[in-house]
Amino acid sequence: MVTPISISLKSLGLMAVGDANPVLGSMAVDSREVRPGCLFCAMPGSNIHGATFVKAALAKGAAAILTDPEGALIAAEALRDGNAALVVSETPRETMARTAALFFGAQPKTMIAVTGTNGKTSVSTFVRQIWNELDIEAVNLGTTGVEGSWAAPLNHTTPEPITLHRTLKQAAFEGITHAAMEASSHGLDQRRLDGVVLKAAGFTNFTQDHLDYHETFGAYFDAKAGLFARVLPEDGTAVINMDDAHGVDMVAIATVRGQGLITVGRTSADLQLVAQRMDATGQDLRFSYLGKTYQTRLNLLGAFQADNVMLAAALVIACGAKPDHVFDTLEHLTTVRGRMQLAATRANGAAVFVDYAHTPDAVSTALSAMRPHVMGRLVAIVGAGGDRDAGKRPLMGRAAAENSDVVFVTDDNPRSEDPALIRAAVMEGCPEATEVGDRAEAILRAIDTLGPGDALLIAGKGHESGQIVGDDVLPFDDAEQASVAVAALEGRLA
Ligand SMILES: CC(=O)N[C@H]1[C@@H](OP(=O)(O)OP(=O)(O)OC[C@H]2O[C@@H](n3ccc(=O)[nH]c3=O)[C@H](O)[C@@H]2O)O[C@H](CO)[C@@H](O)[C@@H]1O[C@H](C)C(=O)N[C@@H](C)C(=O)N[C@H](CCC(=O)O)C(=O)O
Ligand SMILES: Nc1ncnc2c1ncn2[C@@H]1O[C@H](COP(=O)(O)OP(=O)(O)OP(=O)(O)O)[C@@H](O)[C@H]1O
Ligand SMILES: N[C@H](CCC[C@H](N)C(=O)O)C(=O)O
Repeated sequence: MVTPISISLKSLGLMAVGDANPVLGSMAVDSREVRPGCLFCAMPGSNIHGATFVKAALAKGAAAILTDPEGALIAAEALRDGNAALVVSETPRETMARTAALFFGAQPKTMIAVTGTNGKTSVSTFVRQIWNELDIEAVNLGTTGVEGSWAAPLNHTTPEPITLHRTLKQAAFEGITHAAMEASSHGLDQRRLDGVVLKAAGFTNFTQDHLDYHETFGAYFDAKAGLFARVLPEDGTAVINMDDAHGVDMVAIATVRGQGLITVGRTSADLQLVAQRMDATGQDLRFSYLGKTYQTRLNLLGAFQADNVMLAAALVIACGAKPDHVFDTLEHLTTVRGRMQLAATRANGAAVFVDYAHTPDAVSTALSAMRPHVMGRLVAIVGAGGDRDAGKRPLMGRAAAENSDVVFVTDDNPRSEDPALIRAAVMEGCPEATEVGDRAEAILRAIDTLGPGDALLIAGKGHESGQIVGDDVLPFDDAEQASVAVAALEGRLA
């Protein structure tokens, strides 16, 4: 077991009002998790200020409060009555992140992070798989939890700093020397990564998502750019996909910061994908690295996965591995759970794929990756999440209509919203689609339409194991539902 922590406020570089210096044994950003001797981080929130909960935190034995000037005012009365230390920071989330890094005090010694609208999970998983192939104890951390040489669940793509550094410390304790993490735009905006020490950082692409949170494309881009502008140190290496129009902007930031740089892309890049030949079970690639040409076979479906693999290979090289050794591992990479995953096949040969496409660009990318392999009709199931960027809904419907022959619109995590209204917004982009609210029924009906040579893409939920309706998470797994539907239709179920 990791040894319990006991550290004074001043040893963490924090100065309290009145010079108090309590000894701390834990940190929490949620008052409900406070224990005696805890540093409660009372952060400004999108719904309410965390300082509202200082009284509750003190009742549970918080020894110190970290907040911003507004929080100090909100908590003034509660603090007057207690004897906890108060630390006030103008940049409370950054201070919390740096404090969490010092408090937990250990991370795998080699770490990379990946940002971009689509491909973060895929790239970080491939980085981890390459490291594992090189006999390195490694994990990837993100939307699918902690995976690899050690496993643990996570609730966020980029966890808040206390959970993040507790996890990194535990990983280091488990003997993990290398970690590849996802840097979500929320995570970057909320400074969740600010205490992490990175050797390299990667950029995949930039398209529409999360405008509910960031409001403008400019703010969304600035959040992502923060990985290079702020988190990656000067002696780190930026690994940039130049096929995306925003690649040049990331290169400009890396250049100003004096970071190392590896460019990746299909035209004129350090690591360049020169040729790609797809078939039913994978793809053959020819690529060059600094003038030398290589060839490999990927047992992965989806043309876009080659771009993700190139970025992953460059990230591993940026961390010091020999390029030839890295390229030798690529033929062993395996499908990332829920990303272009073959979930079921009908007796007539029609294939059913599950994919985590939940942005307009990802829906187009995933469907167009399938198109060359489909002799018959390409069928798509699409839906959009509730409490998420409403502007992307009709665009996702349109992307499905433009890149497939038949579209079913269904529910995907309605959360607090009315599912019928979400479906109506998606239908605006694909008015010819068939609307089936119940996702299991949509899957069954779509699979029922598949003839020989047809294929179905079930987009949106990928690896997810639940459908979020209101505050409930109902068990739901697209791949499992696809198998059940095929079995039912083929008469294999009673
Ligand atoms: C929109 C968003 O990112 N919100 C995050 C933010 O919470 P918030 O500002 O909304 O919090 P709030 O509800 O206003 O409460 C204010 C503060 O009071 C605290 N509190 C609240 C209640 C209580 O009883 N006691 C208490 O102390 C809360 O912990 C919070 O710190 O700060 C919290 C603590 O750090 C996060 O848990 C929370 O993530 C929420 C749960 C969330 O769903 N975030 C999603 C959108 C997210 O981050 N997604 C990205 C992935 C995106 C992608 O690429 O697809 C991710 O990295 O996972
Ligand atoms: N390089 C890429 N370019 C375009 N689309 C991609 C790319 N890589 C993956 N996608 C699409 O995006 C979907 C999600 O992929 P992945 O989970 O790797 O991205 P992500 O950025 O981690 O997403 P999130 O953080 O929201 O979980 C895939 O299922 C696929 O449809
Ligand atoms: N990390 C993404 C995942 C979305 C997946 C999709 N199934 C949805 O619920 O919209 C988000 O929270 O926006």
